Amino acid sequence: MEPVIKVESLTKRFRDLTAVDQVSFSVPEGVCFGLLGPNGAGKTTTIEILEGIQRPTSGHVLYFGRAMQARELYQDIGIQFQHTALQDRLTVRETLRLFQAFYDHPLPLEDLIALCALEDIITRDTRRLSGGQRQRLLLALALVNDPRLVFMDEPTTGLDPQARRHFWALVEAIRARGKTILLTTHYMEEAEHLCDQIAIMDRGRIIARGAPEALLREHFSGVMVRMDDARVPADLLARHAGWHQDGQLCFQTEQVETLVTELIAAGVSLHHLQVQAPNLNDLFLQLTGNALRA
Ligand SMILES: Nc1ncnc2c1ncn2[C@@H]1O[C@H](COP(=O)(O)OP(=O)(O)OP(=O)(O)O)[C@@H](O)[C@H]1O
Repeated sequence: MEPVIKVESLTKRFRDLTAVDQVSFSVPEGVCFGLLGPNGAGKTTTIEILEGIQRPTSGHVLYFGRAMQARELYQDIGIQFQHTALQDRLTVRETLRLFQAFYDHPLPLEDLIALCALEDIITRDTRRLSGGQRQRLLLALALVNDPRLVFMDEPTTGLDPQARRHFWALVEAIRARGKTILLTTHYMEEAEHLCDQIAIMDRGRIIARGAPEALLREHFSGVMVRMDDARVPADLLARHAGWHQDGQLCFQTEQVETLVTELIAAGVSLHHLQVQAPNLNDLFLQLTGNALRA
């Protein structure tokens, strides 16, 4: 089956800055695909080229197996922008109705309300929405034309953890309806939670691509052990390849029992010791030497 999006050697230059550098990937139907990376990595520029908002300096994008002009493309896609100016003095219901009027076959209002959990705020003036409520409305606007492909640019940036989790549940429900989703995020938890496949971007380039669990399996064995920075005998540190990072002592090991036994024998305090599975932040750190959130 043709991928929903196929991106080939996409490059975007702004004067002497290469914001997107030879980026290639494809997104199969029904998948939630994430572009993950720190601020300035090139995620927004990439997604805006795919949305037909920016033109690439070079490279190609195929949708459903063919090149498409913006007008034709907009029948099949929905976009949740990072920032959207809403018409003043309209309620949530009036705003949905306004957007419905742009399409020949919009989704029924009741479906949009149920899909995006808008029941409680349907009569509210859009200027009075909280951050999470506003994002739910923007998601509903992206779904008005019942698109096959939905773009979301950093949809949960600035939301509190509860609103973020609520939004994740809506995204999962939309994917369960067979939609293909392409989102950008700089939250590794979001990518791990929502995305079937990810491309990790840094400085305009894709530095890793695949299913989050598969990528982690490929790059790590064992677990991460972190503890308060402490004086550890040099031979123990070397034997277990430990390193100091952000005021902590870290190990990646398949022999956690041996490590802990040796630390205790060396009289090292195990205060705040944590044993965790490696995550995408660890992967980004390993690939670039920088933390994802830096
Ligand atoms: N219109 C523009 N003119 C000049 N430089 C730009 C323009 N748009 C983006 N850039 C630069 O391109 C690089 C990539 O920006 P982009 O917004 O795509 O990154 P991002 O990964 O989406 O970051 P963020 O999470 O902060 O939105 C940055 O260095 C940015 O300053």
